Amino acid sequence: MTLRTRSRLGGISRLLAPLSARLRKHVFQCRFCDCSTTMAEEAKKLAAYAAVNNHIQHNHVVGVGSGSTIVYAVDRLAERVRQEKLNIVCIPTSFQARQLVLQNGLCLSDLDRYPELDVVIDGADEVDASLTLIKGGGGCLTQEKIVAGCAKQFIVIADYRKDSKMLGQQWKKGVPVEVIPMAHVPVSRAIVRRFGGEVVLRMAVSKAGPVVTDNSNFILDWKFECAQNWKEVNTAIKMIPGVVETGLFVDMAKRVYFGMQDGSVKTRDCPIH
Ligand SMILES: O=C(CO)[C@H](O)[C@H](O)COP(=O)(O)O
Repeated sequence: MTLRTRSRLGGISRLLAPLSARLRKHVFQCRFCDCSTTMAEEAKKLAAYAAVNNHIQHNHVVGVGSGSTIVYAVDRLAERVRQEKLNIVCIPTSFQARQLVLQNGLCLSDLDRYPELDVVIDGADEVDASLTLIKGGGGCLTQEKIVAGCAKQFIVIADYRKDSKMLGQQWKKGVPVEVIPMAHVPVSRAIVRRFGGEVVLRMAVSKAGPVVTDNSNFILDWKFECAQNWKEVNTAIKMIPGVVETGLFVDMAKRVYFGMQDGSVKTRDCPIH
């Protein structure tokens, strides 16, 4: 770092001194380094902590979602269980969630023993104005939807980048659709014929060939062209032979917590729950 840069940084640090530590960290990092990741991580944590603080109680059966945001929720859940001696049973939505529950020393169970959950907390790839979600960026949509469907309350946690008026504004990778492997070509063709857009088979990153889900299926990503009636689209895609589940979660979420860039948490409630 040159002397000139050092003195510029010093001047800016003094200017930022009255700001809160968190905001100062953001502004500082935003200006001088690739901090968007740090901000998003902080936002995920804010949303996750708020949801666990507000929705988890003693004796709850809790569904544990999948993805990177849920990691913060499980951290906070484990902390509360230790500090408040809460009796909590966790139902995972994926292999990853199962590992998280075990690694954090939480009580692991399943839908056979607990088919009715008090609350499910999970992330999302995009949330629109009426709390319709796109999920499945991590490929866990089927178990996530099953577990969410068994819950009295389905609570979503996300950072500010997932907040959208209409699906497709923020999330550009399309709607994930889990399919039986032998059906991936006919299902892709049927979706494009009926709804337009483009369907791609999701490929693995450090393995040759496609992503294989926890249920041994494939994932299609449907890049849709325009806004749709998502309830109808979800039902229609589910009716195509070979489709296991879609990543459209319609009328399921009760509340979403968005961690925001300024360190606040914004909530949005579903009008019908
Ligand atoms: O649906 C999911 C996995 O299938 C995740 O909940 C969703 O992709 C959000 O993930 P992240 O918290 O990493 O942004």
